[in-house]
Amino acid sequence: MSAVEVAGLQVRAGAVTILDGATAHVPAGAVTAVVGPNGAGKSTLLRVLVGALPAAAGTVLLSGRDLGTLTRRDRARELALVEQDSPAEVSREVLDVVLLGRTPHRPRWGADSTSDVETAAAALDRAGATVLAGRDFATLSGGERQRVHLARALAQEPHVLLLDEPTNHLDVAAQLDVLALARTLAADGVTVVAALHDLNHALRFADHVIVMAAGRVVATGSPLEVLSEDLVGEVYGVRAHRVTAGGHELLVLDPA
Ligand SMILES: Nc1ncnc2c1ncn2[C@@H]1O[C@H](COP(=O)(O)OP(=O)(O)OP(=O)(O)O)[C@@H](O)[C@H]1O
Repeated sequence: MSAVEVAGLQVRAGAVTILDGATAHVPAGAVTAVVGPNGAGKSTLLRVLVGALPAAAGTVLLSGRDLGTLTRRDRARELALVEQDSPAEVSREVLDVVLLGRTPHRPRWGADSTSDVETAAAALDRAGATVLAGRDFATLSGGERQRVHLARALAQEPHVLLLDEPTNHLDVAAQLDVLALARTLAADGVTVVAALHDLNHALRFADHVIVMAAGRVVATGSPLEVLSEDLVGEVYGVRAHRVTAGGHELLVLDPA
């Protein structure tokens, strides 16, 4: 199981500071929710973790190893990212899109093995997308694409799975499926990190929460402790009320 330690991450784009010394602990084999207002730096943090974006300063340790010292291929065996609104592949069969997840595991110029195809099929099954296997990816709906991208990341068999708004485009039942899958993966030892806008999803499905605002981590801890009325009110500029319904602690929000 792989814990992630993020220390002092700085990301800049020209004169703009996007991450301003973000520091956080991500526990191994658990679901961590990254929450915070639009523009807080959630996606940027996930993109730095996966190596898609360079940091100007700071370190990311994966089970004590500096991620910056890993090759791209080794990093891809460790971490997979499902981006929000990933670009649509040009006309390509869904199974082939999922098989792209096997790239870091096969010889550089090798063809897909039977075991790669089996792993991809199992990933499609876990993502609830088996019926899409033979479809042209370009013809899928937003929610269907989201599931296929999740399947591709699962086929990568990462130790750390990063999900940027994984419930985006999904209907309410499909949202619960994906969040339940995150919990199952964590129970299997995968370290799951999900940027979430729905604080009630974070309350219900996360073991750990990282709250970001203006490029910094402003609070971390268990969802019930961290997502207090005061903190949510302050960070989002809303009036927050914690209530219990259906056996769950929930947040009801009003404009400030
Ligand atoms: N290349 C860039 N140039 C300038 N600003 C950028 C660049 N890339 C990102 N930003 C800014 O950095 C901030 C953080 O962006 P990021 O996408 O990480 O936020 P987020 O918390 O994921 O937001 P959202 O909830 O809206 O998805 C935003 O204000 C964004 O406009």
